[in-house]
Amino acid sequence: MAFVQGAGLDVGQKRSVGHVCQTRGYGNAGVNVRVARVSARRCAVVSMQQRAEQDAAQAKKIKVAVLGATGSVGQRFIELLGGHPWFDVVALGASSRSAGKPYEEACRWKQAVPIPEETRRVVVSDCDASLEAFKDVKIVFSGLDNEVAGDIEEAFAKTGKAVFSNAKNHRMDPDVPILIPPVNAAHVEVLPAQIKARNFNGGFLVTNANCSTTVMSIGLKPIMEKFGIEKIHVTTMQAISGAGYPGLPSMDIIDNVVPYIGSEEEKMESESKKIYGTIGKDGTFENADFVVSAMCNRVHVLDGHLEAISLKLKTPATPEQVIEAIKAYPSVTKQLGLPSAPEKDVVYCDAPDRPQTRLDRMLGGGFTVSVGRVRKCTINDIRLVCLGHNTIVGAAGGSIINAELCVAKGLISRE
Ligand SMILES: NC(=O)C1=CN([C@@H]2O[C@H](COP(=O)(O)OP(=O)(O)OC[C@H]3O[C@@H](n4cnc5c(N)ncnc54)[C@H](OP(=O)(O)O)[C@@H]3O)[C@@H](O)[C@H]2O)C=CC1
Ligand SMILES: N[C@@H](CC(=O)OP(=O)(O)O)C(=O)O
Repeated sequence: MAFVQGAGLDVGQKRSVGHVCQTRGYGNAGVNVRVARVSARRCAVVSMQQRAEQDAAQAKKIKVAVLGATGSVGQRFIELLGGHPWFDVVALGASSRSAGKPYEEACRWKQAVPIPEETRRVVVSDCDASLEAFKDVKIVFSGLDNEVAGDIEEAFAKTGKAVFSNAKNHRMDPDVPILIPPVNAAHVEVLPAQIKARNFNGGFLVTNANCSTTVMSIGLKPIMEKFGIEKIHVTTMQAISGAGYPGLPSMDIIDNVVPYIGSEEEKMESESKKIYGTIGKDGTFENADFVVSAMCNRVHVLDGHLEAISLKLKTPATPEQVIEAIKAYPSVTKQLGLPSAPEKDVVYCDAPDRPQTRLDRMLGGGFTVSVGRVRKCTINDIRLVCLGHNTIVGAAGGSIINAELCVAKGLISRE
């Protein structure tokens, strides 16, 4: 795999290597030449050693593939997996329009950082699980269009791969978790039964939630845990990137708000109950008992879903108690030791006009959900605002954290 300059070194190591490699330019010229030669030899030895160590570290990484790699979510996967400490992207899949081309030619890269060097020239394959390109891969991240995701993801799982999907197709399967580690990390426990029942050669399927549902579920978790929730009224203001690339025509979304996103309201209302549900005696999910009413809107921001929420609690609480519960909530992903974990999974913003989409969506690298404006509600008990990044915590980043959890729990071997 590609040699990445400086990778695997801490700051102190980089400094000492720099020091050894320096040729000194002052004083006696002859001495300087000898010092320079000795330094150059030491420098070469050190860099060979480094290179060997880096190659060994790279070889130990788990080989992964990204399907739908050219799309909005797929590009986020490629960005977030660049330099990942556990995972090495070795294969990419997309439609036949992209297959056969090097990644940099196949995709119209829209991220704010360059394509990771090691991925630029990887040739995109068709999403055919039997292809040689996918042979050594243990983990498959899918950002596939839901028109095709269902069958393709299942075909990859059948060849023994751990598949982490962003599509809606398998979310409501009774033995497939909608996994959000800050909310329901225990739901990985259904996987051994799924592996056995589906006879997938050790492979399995894990899904993400719909992105608006993820933001709401993480944002409300501290409140659900402490007081219980009976009713949720949620109104979303969702980013354009949620509709994929190229998304809505500019003439439809500039200077506009579109009060309709197909099936989004239904997904928020059903998926959240499974996410907060429990695993029953038969190993499948039992829904949580609250009700949700969702109203979903597309607004003209690029990334980030903002949600205005009103809640009826099971145990009455003041706004101050709710704020205290959010602030006290631990960072579950950090406690689990997952490499992509942010400092906090959910934070409370004290400023009266926060969170705001443009200012707060990248908190925790896009993995943190922000909550603010907790106050009394005149109809229910409490109202508040939640914000999260739809293609990071709500999609690609969420899948990567899910895969990290499965590795940490021993469901994917590192050998
Ligand atoms: N955007 C978001 O915020 C979120 C999206 N999701 C879900 O994630 C998935 C991806 O969404 P998004 O990235 O926005 O979508 P895009 O439309 O941007 O990307 C779709 C990807 O699927 C590939 N694809 C399309 N048709 C085929 C085919 N017949 N065979 C193989 N590959 C194909 C495309 O490849 P090619 O370029 O070659 O056409 C592209 O890589 C969807 O299921 C979506 O519902 C979930 C949560 C949030
Ligand atoms: N519908 C979401 C993104 C999405 O694709 O959701 P799902 O994966 O549930 O279809 C949005 O527009 O912001």
